[in-house]
Amino acid sequence: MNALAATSRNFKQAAKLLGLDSKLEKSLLIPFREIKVECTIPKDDGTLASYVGFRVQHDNARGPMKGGIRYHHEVDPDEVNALAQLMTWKTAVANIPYGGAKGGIGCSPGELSISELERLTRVFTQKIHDLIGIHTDVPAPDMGTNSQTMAWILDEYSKFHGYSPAVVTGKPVDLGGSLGRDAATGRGVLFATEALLAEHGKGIAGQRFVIQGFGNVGSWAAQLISEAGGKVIAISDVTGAVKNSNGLDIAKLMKHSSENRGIKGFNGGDAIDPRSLLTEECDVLIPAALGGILSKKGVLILPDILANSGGVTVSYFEWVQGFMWDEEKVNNELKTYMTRGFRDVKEMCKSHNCDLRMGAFTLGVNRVARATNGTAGFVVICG
Ligand SMILES: NC(=O)C1=CN([C@@H]2O[C@H](COP(=O)(O)OP(=O)(O)OC[C@H]3O[C@@H](n4cnc5c(N)ncnc54)[C@H](O)[C@@H]3O)[C@@H](O)[C@H]2O)C=CC1
Ligand SMILES: O=C(O)CCC(=O)C(=O)O
Repeated sequence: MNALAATSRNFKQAAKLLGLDSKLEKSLLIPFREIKVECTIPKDDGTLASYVGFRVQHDNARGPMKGGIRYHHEVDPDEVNALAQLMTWKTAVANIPYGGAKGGIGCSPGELSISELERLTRVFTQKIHDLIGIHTDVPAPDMGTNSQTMAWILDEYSKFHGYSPAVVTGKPVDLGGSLGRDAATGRGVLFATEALLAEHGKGIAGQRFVIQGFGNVGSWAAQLISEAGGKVIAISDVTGAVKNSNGLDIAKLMKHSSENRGIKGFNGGDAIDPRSLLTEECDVLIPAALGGILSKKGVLILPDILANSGGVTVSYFEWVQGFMWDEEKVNNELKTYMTRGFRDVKEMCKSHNCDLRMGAFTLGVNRVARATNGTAGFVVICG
């Protein structure tokens, strides 16, 4: 089942549990706007290269649409649609006043130079600048993009609309970004996992973790989990996978990975087949690369729209902090939001007699449905 079909199936199941009116259900499923643009840039060698960029704006009943921009060779309209819809439920689960959107460009960022990436990002921004904005749609980093990408979008957007730092989040701190945003998704994963383990009378310390992906989310999660006493026994990235049953030295692995553009060749453990990573015996498996891999029965799943909501939550803090919060305040507030999100999901599980994934979907869908009912007929929110 592709990502959009799987996401829509979860939505429909939640709508059924909530007893949503069928017309409302239909309107919540259909995206607000789908954008597809052609982006042609000169490569460094003077030849032209064309890429396809997408932005799907799913829903704005609870606030401006919000979500990352992904650079990956597998980006396609169905995937971006699914991810945009998930952002709508995710911001509602986190209870921050945003809707949902997602964007992406089908490209291999590792094969482009910095100046090619800059040109591609600027052309993409030129194509979508009149459809995003502080009150409509606020992009952020996702897989294959980072704070530098956001700085280019901000700069390009500002040429058309005047200086607009709030048009993106996940910016460099020097340009008004928030302390702690880089680590926020990984830190949110830690807080959500702590909340789940506490339900079972356990803590992070002593648990065995396996992590797929060692980029922004995976590397921060690994670092924070190992600081909290967890044992990270295996990690993979696009270059390979490594295992050490006594626990990997994450600081050394990070140094190796940044010097070698990947974890391949790390000598602090045994190289294993990346395909076997997902079946390594462990207490907690954290998929921090691509989506759509977990459906096995009998495994307790902390749903992504809760577990990885730390990034967008700190994006919201970035957006609203009038003067810069110190990192401790950011992290403390994040813990409050993540713990509250977990508690709210558990309440939905109890009242609807469902698992955590459906608890998160019913929570998110219910909040968006209430906001939609509250505005329908009175206010038209334009994008
Ligand atoms: N960055 C953020 O704030 C947020 C990210 N996410 C999600 O978390 C996931 C990871 O995002 P980032 O860490 O930001 O991306 P990233 O681009 O920083 O890192 C991605 C990592 O995944 C690895 N990878 C790619 N394909 C792989 C494969 N087939 N097998 C194993 N590893 C593979 C890459 O080598 C890299 O280590 C994505 O699904 C993203 O949508 C979700 C919420 C927020
Ligand atoms: O920080 C944000 O606005 C969104 C991050 C994102 O794309 C996500 O949570 O999946």
